[in-house]
Amino acid sequence: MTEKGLLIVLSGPSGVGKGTVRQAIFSRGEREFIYSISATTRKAREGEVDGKDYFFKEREEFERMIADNELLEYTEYVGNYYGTPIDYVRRTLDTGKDIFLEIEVQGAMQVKERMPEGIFIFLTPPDMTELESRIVNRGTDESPIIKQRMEKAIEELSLMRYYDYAVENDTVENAVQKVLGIIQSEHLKVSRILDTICADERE
Ligand SMILES: Nc1nc2c(ncn2[C@@H]2O[C@H](COP(=O)(O)OP(=O)(O)O)[C@@H](O)[C@H]2O)c(=O)[nH]1
Ligand SMILES: Nc1ncnc2c1ncn2[C@@H]1O[C@H](COP(=O)(O)OP(=O)(O)O)[C@@H](O)[C@H]1O
Repeated sequence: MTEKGLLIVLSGPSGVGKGTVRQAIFSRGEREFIYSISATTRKAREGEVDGKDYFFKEREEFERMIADNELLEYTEYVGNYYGTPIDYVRRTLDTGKDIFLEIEVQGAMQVKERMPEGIFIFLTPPDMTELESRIVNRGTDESPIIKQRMEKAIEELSLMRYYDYAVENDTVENAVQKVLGIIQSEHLKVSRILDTICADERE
């Protein structure tokens, strides 16, 4: 029996380091992961590439995708739509590869409803002062947006209990090791279950 890929959801407040940790995991090359590229109506930041970081959409186009059921989940976050194209997720899982979704909590809860077999990981900051300084130092957001993102962070942290795992991003290396450890042990669980099913079928 071929093992289906794992759906891995990584959430956490803006600026906690999701992108940084994910990129470090991908470049480690220990497993092959596929990144689920989201659609968004947010404007591209300097250096972001359409079709690589996000699919950048106008609002009308995004609303058409919602109407046509093209999204596994979507949400409005600080004034913009964000959503996960469903087709790519399904096709990746069918090929046996793991897919990585880096999404906020409301969307993650929708995924949990539809795909409860997913692995839900929440990345936490060491503290709120460190979180704010990471957003400020990143230098991509104006101060009213930073304030909104910090308010949103408090709301998001209160939903952490719905996740399977919480991982502190104190250093990138520690966070990468912990996330890879979780994925490794989830794969072992699936393999053991498949072994039991195969043994039952042989009897
Ligand atoms: N629900 C949902 N959230 C998303 C999606 N793509 C990105 N996000 C989240 O939307 C939030 C804002 O993303 P972004 O504007 O890129 O800011 P950043 O994560 O702070 O760099 C972050 O929490 C992302 O993880 C998606 O497809 N669905
Ligand atoms: N463990 C860490 N220690 C210190 N700075 C970090 C750490 N992880 C990420 N950062 C920095 O914090 C900022 C926000 O990280 P980013 O990956 O963009 O966060 P997110 O994707 O969660 O919004 C970036 O400038 C990044 O270099």
